[in-house]
Amino acid sequence: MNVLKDILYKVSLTSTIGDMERRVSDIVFDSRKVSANAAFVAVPGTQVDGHDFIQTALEMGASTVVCERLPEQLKEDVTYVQVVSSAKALGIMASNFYGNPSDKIKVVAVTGTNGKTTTVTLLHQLFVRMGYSTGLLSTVENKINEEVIPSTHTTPDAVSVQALLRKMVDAGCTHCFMEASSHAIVQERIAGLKLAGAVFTNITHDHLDYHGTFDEYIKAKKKLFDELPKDAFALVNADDKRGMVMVQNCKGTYQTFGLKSAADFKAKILSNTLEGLELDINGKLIWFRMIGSFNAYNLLGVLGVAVLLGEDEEEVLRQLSGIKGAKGRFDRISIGGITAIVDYAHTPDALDNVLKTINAFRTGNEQLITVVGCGGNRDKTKRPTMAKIAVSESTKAIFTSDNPRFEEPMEILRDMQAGVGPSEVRKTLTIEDRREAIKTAIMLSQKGDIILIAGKGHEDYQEIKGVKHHFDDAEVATELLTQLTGN
Ligand SMILES: CC(=O)N[C@H]1[C@@H](OP(=O)(O)OP(=O)(O)OC[C@H]2O[C@@H](n3ccc(=O)[nH]c3=O)[C@H](O)[C@@H]2O)O[C@H](CO)[C@@H](O)[C@@H]1O[C@H](C)C(=O)N[C@@H](C)C(=O)N[C@H](CCC(=O)O)C(=O)O
Ligand SMILES: Nc1ncnc2c1ncn2[C@@H]1O[C@H](COP(=O)(O)OP(=O)(O)OP(=O)(O)O)[C@@H](O)[C@H]1O
Ligand SMILES: N[C@H](CCC[C@H](N)C(=O)O)C(=O)O
Ligand SMILES: [Mg+2]
Repeated sequence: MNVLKDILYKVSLTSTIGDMERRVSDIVFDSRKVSANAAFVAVPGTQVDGHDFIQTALEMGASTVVCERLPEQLKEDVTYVQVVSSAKALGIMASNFYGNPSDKIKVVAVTGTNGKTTTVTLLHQLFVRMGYSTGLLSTVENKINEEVIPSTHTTPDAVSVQALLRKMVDAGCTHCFMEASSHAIVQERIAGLKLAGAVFTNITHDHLDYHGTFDEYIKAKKKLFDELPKDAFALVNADDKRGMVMVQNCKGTYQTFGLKSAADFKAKILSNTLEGLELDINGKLIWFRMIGSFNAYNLLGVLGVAVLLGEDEEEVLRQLSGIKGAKGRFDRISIGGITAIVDYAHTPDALDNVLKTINAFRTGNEQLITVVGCGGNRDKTKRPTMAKIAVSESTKAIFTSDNPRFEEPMEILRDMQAGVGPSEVRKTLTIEDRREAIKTAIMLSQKGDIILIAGKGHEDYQEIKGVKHHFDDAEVATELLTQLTGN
């Protein structure tokens, strides 16, 4: 139980009605989850407006309502708190409710279109190896040291962020590495969070369905850096043309990383093979188990964060050298002479990077067959671009379903097909069923060939009309490769 007026510390209030000394049992933004004496925070959403559920929340036992617009009829035994932004209030209230855990742990947030999960996963593994009790909030999983807490979002909702940080502090964690998605930044899921630092990996085409325009998408990411406190650091990719845009209004100090431009953390790629990367960092030659030049950026981001957090550069490089990336990122399965690569590339830039990386390793006439789909109820404009990239960088492309969600799979596939020019259509097949698509890719392959299965990476489900069916690209590829190659 917490006193309401304390929970509202630092929230921008418009007006209050009723008892501010009231004890609050929980902070809830979903009327369906309200329990007795909870504070219900009404947040306007993309589907519905939380203000329409105030009555339901009261019937479920809420004794405090936090909202931007007061209801017409007020109940006597309820406290009403009118705020400027409910979403922002929710984050600040949750932080106060959980005892402001981010004051007691160094939290570093990573944003960017691609590379967030890879960067935070490497950082988490690195800091655990270096002896720190460390937390992780990521697309793949949330973690307190090695304890896994399943993840539902790239960045959890505002209340879960604070509750998870509280658990981390209670478990003795000194650091937490987290992803900050553009959705989360706009929706204020990290309001109330005190950051020790923030990282910008890159920005390319994605999420235009949500942000509307690329400029708005850039603004969403920049907001993370605009709101950094003075004593925090920003670390940005100097080779991305929006890197410096991110820190234009940053109150904290900033540093850069890159392979091409002048940067504080700079590397040169000496070798780039299917076994890993050899980098020259300040004259030191270091080998890493990560594949593809895009991972050199992720490694530099990780190095920069560790050094900015006060770690010794040589020790960091020594430890980092032995670390593997996140699940579902360039996972290789070689059976019967055929190699399948499962990768989470679900944006045009990621797909282009991963295909170019594989192509650079091709030595002879081996085929590269790409199995790829695009998610439903997500940015439609990336579909033809992803299809075009898949076709131009592969011997053959098989278009299939990703997570169709509430869309018709064949309509998504038609959007993809529209990106393929008449001369390249013969290089494509469209097979709606993902398992059949993977099977066909294997049947079309011979020894030495490579199959890229893109888009779902670590996901162990396929979401169709609101139901998540078990589906794991690596599992299916292993099973079918074994069966079809007789190994
Ligand atoms: C588009 C989007 O981001 N939606 C997120 C948002 O929900 P919303 O604004 O649509 O909510 P809504 O359904 O309109 O409801 C508005 C409010 O009314 C409340 N409500 C609703 C119904 C009811 O009966 N009672 C009630 O009180 C809701 O709890 C909510 O507070 O806020 C919710 C709570 O935090 C999120 O769960 C939800 O994520 C949805 C499920 C989602 O799929 N989000 C994806 C796109 C997402 O967030 N992805 C990013 C990663 C993207 C990337 O970088 O690749 C992520 O961070 O995971
Ligand atoms: N620095 C990078 N630049 C470009 N592409 C990258 C980079 N790092 C990884 N990728 C590609 O993007 C895919 C997704 O990487 P990762 O999961 O690290 O990104 P993310 O930003 O966490 O994605 P999400 O927004 O879905 O959480 C990888 O599977 C790989 O193909
Ligand atoms: N965080 C991303 C994940 C996309 C993964 C891809 N498999 C898809 O379903 O589109 C999103 O929610 O847009
Ligand atoms: Mg991620």
